[in-house]
Amino acid sequence: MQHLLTAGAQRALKQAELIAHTSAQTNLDAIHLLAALANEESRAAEILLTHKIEPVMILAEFQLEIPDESSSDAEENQPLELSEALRDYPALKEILNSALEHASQADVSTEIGSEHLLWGLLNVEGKHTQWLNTRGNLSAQSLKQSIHAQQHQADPIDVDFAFRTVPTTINDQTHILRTIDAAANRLREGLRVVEDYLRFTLDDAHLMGILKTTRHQLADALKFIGPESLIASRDTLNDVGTAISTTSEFDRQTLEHLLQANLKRVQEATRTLEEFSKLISVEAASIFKQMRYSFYTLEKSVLGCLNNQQKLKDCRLYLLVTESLCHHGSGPAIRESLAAGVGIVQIREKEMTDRQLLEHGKRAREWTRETGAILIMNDRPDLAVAIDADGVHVGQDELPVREVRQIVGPRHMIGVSTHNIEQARKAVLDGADYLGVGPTFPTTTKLFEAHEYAGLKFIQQVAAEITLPWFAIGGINEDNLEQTFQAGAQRVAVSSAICGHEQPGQITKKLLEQFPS
Ligand SMILES: Cc1ncc(COP(=O)(O)OP(=O)(O)O)c(N)n1
Ligand SMILES: Cc1nc(C(=O)O)sc1CCOP(=O)(O)O
Ligand SMILES: [Mg+2]
Repeated sequence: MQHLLTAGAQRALKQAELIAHTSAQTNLDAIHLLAALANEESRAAEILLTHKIEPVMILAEFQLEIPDESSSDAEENQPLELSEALRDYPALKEILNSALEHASQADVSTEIGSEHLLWGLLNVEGKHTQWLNTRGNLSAQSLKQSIHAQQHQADPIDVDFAFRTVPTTINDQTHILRTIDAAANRLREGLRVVEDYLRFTLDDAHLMGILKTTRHQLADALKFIGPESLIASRDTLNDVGTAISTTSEFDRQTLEHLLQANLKRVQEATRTLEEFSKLISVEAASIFKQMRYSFYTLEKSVLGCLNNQQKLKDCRLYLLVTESLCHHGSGPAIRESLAAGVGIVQIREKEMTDRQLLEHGKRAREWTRETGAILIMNDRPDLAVAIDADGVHVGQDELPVREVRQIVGPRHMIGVSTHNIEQARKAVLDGADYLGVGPTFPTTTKLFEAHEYAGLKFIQQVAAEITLPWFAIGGINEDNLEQTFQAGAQRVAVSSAICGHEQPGQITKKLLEQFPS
């Protein structure tokens, strides 16, 4: 019996190969296929989106790049048989066989589609399975339910194996293409403004990279529509819209206002593209939908950078306080360092009972209020709320930002510890308000294996691409502070350097004097 792959599934396989190649990862494997499915395909991508997994997250997590050339030129109408796919992509054999198994279980005989490939991916153990599970709560079982739910929905965007042909008239086609052409131009223009802002004002290489990915997506989506027919249907002279300009179009009071207006513009343009493309190409519509989600994430990340830069503008020295490390108890350490100019304090207690933490936290809250400093509770979102702290700090093994946000609400800050550049990029997209970046130097405050020291190299990497406020941490003291600044840090977090000092106020002053003005 013949088992054919849908056009969408074929494109994903080709795209996976290109991604592996572009990312300089010679061996094709499951993560490349996952990135391709998220980036290219309608059905699998739709499912991933319902689990809040966007292509940019996969690229950031697994350090992948989307190739400039697209696989969408693949001979779309040439059916590909499973045996040929197994021959062409031997590294994905297990996934393909598992995909077949799932496709064969359908009520009616069906081709192997992108959603079956996703099922195959989830059935083959690897770092992607664990990531999909923790990041999107997506497992083989939950996918089975999603596919089942989709098969019983009428929304045509979810169908990638039956290309939808809508009987529009030639006239309708022209109107649709004109609209798409105009929206694509609006999108490009808006993107350019946002890109220039990210480049010249925010100077954020990471977020610029995400914008670049959306440019590739736009090019890919338009290939499904046909760039020549778009140009052919353009009629600028008779476009009434070109003569209309609203006063709000010229009303830009600040750079941030300008940025927000253009972020909105790209979101609106993508929505138009998504809606009108549904009448022509489900693939294009699906890519536009993914782009729209990426713009929401980007907007949130850019605005998060700006807001938090503002909130933390006077917080360059961060003190982590642990009672057992303090010479004269944590009270004097907190009060003296606050008086000497510390702008942000973290309660980091591992031994206290909840009751003790609550009392201790409330006292620290009063002291920090007196000097206008920020108070953060380590590890415990619930106690952060209970003591009315300004935020909570979580590590890589603790609750993810999304879950913490559900507990603390929108007004509390969430700090995230990061130990490599992928974690830092991800934390930015997840919506962290600031990052801890380390460990930089050997420390006895927390146990790390030798290989876990990220060192000054990590500081340099973060300095080169991340503008969300971040604090270098780990073994920083008056002797190596200068080196830390040289590597690009602007903010620093310390514990033993202040807590373990006989005169916490004096050492705080000494450290602050070393900060570049
Ligand atoms: C500012 C800052 N950065 C990093 C950490 C470390 O957090 P985590 O990895 O969760 O370790 P613990 O501090 O909980 O032992 C931090 N607390 N603060
Ligand atoms: C708690 C902690 N987290 C780190 C990280 O890299 O995530 S380093 C660290 C210890 C910070 O204390 P000190 O200034 O005494 O070295
Ligand atoms: Mg922690």
